Amino acid sequence: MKLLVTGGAGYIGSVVTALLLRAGHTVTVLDDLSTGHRDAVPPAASFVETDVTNAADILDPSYHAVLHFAAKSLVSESTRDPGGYWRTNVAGTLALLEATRHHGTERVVFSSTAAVYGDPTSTPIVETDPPLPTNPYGASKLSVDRMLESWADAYGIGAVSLRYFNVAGAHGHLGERHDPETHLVPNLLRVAAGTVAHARIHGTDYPTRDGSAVRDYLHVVDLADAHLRALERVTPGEFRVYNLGTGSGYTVREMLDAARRVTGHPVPAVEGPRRPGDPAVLVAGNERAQRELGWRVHRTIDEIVADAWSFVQRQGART
Ligand SMILES: NC(=O)c1ccc[n+]([C@@H]2O[C@H](COP(=O)([O-])OP(=O)(O)OC[C@H]3O[C@@H](n4cnc5c(N)ncnc54)[C@H](O)[C@@H]3O)[C@@H](O)[C@H]2O)c1
Ligand SMILES: O=c1ccn([C@@H]2O[C@H](COP(=O)(O)OP(=O)(O)O[C@H]3O[C@H](CO)[C@@H](O)[C@H](O)[C@H]3O)[C@@H](O)[C@H]2O)c(=O)[nH]1
Repeated sequence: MKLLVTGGAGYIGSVVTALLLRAGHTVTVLDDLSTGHRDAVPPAASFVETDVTNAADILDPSYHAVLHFAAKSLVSESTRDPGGYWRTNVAGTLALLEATRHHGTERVVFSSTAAVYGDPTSTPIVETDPPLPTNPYGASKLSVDRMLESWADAYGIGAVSLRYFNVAGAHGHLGERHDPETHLVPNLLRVAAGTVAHARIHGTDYPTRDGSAVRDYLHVVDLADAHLRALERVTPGEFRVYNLGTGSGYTVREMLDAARRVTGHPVPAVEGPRRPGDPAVLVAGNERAQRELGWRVHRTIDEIVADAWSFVQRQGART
């Protein structure tokens, strides 16, 4: 297929682009490089540096599908400065969808998030649970789900919304390079690499087995595989939602142990207060993705941390 990948210079979009190319697809990456990196775009992909609102200038009727990763995605930033979230995530997606309609692109695969569910009332979270986002980031992503549903109903596009839980790990030289970095796994590995003195545990009084928050960590390559499957599954006129997570949760302290085990470094950590807006437990029910996409999780927590660690070491060797 001929594909447009928005946000393909970012962490997840670059890995998916690499796997799409390997599967024989033709890929154009659209990215404004606001948080992405030009050197993360695989050389076999075409690259256009522009804002997602300019997608109509890039798309043409020869494209079969769009994979839409471009977004702002930090929960705490979204509470402090929501404007950019509504602008990029909602107005940007609206412009993209208008471009797909104009050029007759029939298929869209969208990066959604567990943040649409807010504070879950039961665990694991399934797709039929009510989405009640508690921050502008989650609300903006839920708005896009609603937009896609109406586009499928009224204009006949096929759309799949993939609600990712916590994505981590790396694919060779493609990994997380955010600044600032807020995600747990890369922050733990910065300590192991000696860049930062100690890790921080945000909250030790959650109602969990050791008091720290539980998340469902998914290897970025397992996540990418779901995108290739979604691309095959997406059907014009239909909107489908899938949770993407492993179904197992790990506490922050358990992730610290994994980082120590994998790197052999003591990874000292200090305890601090909860990060505002963080739910206690987010774990995915993934049966729908297994059943309808034939998707399976293959990689363990230690493989996630080991691949992220190899990436950090490669980065260190480059500087
Ligand atoms: N990382 C996670 O754990 C996680 C979890 C749930 C959902 N997501 C979603 O997955 C997607 C990718 O996340 P990521 O972690 O790779 O983030 P990222 O910041 O590494 O990638 C986002 C990419 O989009 C580009 N971009 C941002 N605004 C743009 C705009 N206006 N026009 C064009 N390009 C723009 C950035 O330059 C960047 O390359 C996002 O939609 C995010 O909301 C990520
Ligand atoms: O240095 C750190 C960083 C994080 N945490 C904690 O570790 C957990 C995971 O945090 P982080 O890696 O920042 O991910 P989340 O805040 O859970 O958010 C990610 O996962 C969500 C889905 O679960 C997505 O919606 C978001 O886009 C994505 O950033 C949380 O309990 C944090 O409080 C720490 O204790 N110390």
